[in-house]
Amino acid sequence: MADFDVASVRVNPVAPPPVGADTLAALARASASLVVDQDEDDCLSLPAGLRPLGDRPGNTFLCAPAFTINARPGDNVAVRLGIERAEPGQVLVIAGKADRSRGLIGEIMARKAAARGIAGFVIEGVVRDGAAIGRLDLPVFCLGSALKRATKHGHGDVGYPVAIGNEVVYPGDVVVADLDGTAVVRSAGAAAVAARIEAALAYEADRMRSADAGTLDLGVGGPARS
Ligand SMILES: O=C([O-])CC(=O)C(=O)O
Ligand SMILES: [Mg+2]
Repeated sequence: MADFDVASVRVNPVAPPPVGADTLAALARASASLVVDQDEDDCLSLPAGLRPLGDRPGNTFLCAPAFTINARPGDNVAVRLGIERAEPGQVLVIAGKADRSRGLIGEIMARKAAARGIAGFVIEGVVRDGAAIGRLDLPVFCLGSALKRATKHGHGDVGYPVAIGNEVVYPGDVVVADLDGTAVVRSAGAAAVAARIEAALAYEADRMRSADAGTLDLGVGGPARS
């Protein structure tokens, strides 16, 4: 790290609010779309286009608390610092202004993160070595791949709220990402959302049994159902 101007990166010394293991386990049973159904204030949807690398089943779903990084677009000094500072089990959520010119992580950085027990990445930007990263045991949701490596000029923020598209992700918010998209649950509302998820899963299972049985119940004259 000595070669990089890490002093140019602002690091938040305050740890994010914790989210209980039971809450995380309940959210991990939901799909991203079921999560955003639950609450408009506490559950948000990140912009479309964040896709998992590779098709290993374990890499196409991610549920973990966010460790946020605001990267200077196309530069990965803040990302490198974030990989060192994040706690095992957190997902690195990187705001990169949707820059697609340079990969913010590559296979080596991804391997370092996996070795540290990082749960995965959500990158509003691109990677390099994307095919190799997709073969690791590490979910990485991003906008695609580029050939050029990131610059190492520095600047950026680690552990502060980040803006991705029109949304803001706070440290400790819970990410639920799958093939449909990336949802984020506010940490303060996560337990209540998790309780609603339990009920929603039971309701959906009932609706699916009914759908599989061919029941025609379009809700005409009754409550709207899907
Ligand atoms: O060096 C970089 O910036 C990214 C890279 O290719 C790697 O981590 O393998
Ligand atoms: Mg590389």
